Amino acid sequence: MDVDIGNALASVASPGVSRASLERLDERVADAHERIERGMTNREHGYEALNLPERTDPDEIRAAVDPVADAEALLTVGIGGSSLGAATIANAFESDTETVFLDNVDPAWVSRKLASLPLEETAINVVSRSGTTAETLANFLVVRDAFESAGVDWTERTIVTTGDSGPLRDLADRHDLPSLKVPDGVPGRFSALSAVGMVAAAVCGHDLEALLEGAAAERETLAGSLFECPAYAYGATTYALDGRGAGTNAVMPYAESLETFAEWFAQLWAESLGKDELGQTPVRALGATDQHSQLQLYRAGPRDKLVTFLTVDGGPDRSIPETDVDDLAYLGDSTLGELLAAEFEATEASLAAADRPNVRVELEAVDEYELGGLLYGMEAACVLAGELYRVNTFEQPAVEWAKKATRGLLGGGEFEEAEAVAEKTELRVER
Ligand SMILES: O=P(O)(O)OC[C@H]1O[C@](O)(CO)[C@@H](O)[C@@H]1O
Repeated sequence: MDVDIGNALASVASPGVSRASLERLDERVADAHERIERGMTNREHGYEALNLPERTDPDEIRAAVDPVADAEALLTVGIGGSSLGAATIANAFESDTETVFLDNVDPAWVSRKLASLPLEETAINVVSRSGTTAETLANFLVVRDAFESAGVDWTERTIVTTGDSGPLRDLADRHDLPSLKVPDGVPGRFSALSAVGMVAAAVCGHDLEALLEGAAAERETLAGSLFECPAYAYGATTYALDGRGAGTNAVMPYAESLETFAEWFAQLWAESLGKDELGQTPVRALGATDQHSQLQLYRAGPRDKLVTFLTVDGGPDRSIPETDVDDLAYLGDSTLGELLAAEFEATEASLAAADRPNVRVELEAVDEYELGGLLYGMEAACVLAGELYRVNTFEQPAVEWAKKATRGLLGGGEFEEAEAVAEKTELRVER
């Protein structure tokens, strides 16, 4: 990925960061890079994620999915990093295989999704590092029951991706299911470039080697200066802007195929950096759609946000037919791709004209190589930002309270968190 931070400079944006400030910050980036390199060398928890281009084995993934390689559909049962990476990759590319990501427990939605699938031609990939995540286990039990009710042997169509131990590992062992291991030292939100994120790509026939080659190439750009490394330029700039008031980061890809990437980025950024009352709030946006939804706020609302544009240079195009409607005749001379590109440039310029900070992340195309580089680059940017914030980038203790409360509410044990639920302060206004 290439990054252009020009529209975030203090000379054109408020809040903005001056070139001199970036040069001072670059001294901390150099120290952070040394820490990151050391963490990678020693395969430390979290930093190990940045070794995945060399650690992930595409042949192992393809071997595990071989029994269901001809599936018409793949149902991935997981949540958070155990679903979003795989969904980002699968949703970026066309495939003859239908992919469904069951990452919520909304009963109407789950039932609708299951009813839409040809279960006898559907493979299941149940994914959970811990093997104990309530949503994933509940959905798997529902899916398994649906297969059994349809007379389909789920054990012939299920791949398990999990840790070394836990209920899912036991299930795989008990039924001799093909299984893949969630790599040690890699938090879920950093696992897209491992078996966690690549089973769906393998079943869909996407180029796993190209994903990893793009990631490996991005790995080679990591350097001791933000002015030499796109990932660090992005991580340092977002950190500096947050410190100057841009507490929100709206990620706005100008490509429908990267809409899920914005969801993946949201977990990566929020769960890694949202600690010790620090962190920047990610907002999912989409170009050109959100020009007609959120742009008003970005351009004329509080000076509390950065917009991260993602642009794609190449790709298929489609002509806009001629029209005799005078006001629209200009459209008939162009293509949808030209319109999308013009809308991006116009929106980027409209924010700059209102001195609102924005950054451009550029991809040459939406292909496996470029997406691998983007995923790796944003992971590295996040790790750098975590070093600059001085937070524990790779843990997420704040999510445990609600898990305990949920378990207590369902009779899964005695948890004081569940008791707190009953103590809610109410001020009801009823229809
Ligand atoms: O892979 P698991 O253990 O099911 O966890 C799923 C997700 O839940 C979290 O642990 C947060 O609860 C995320 O960090 C993770 O990606």
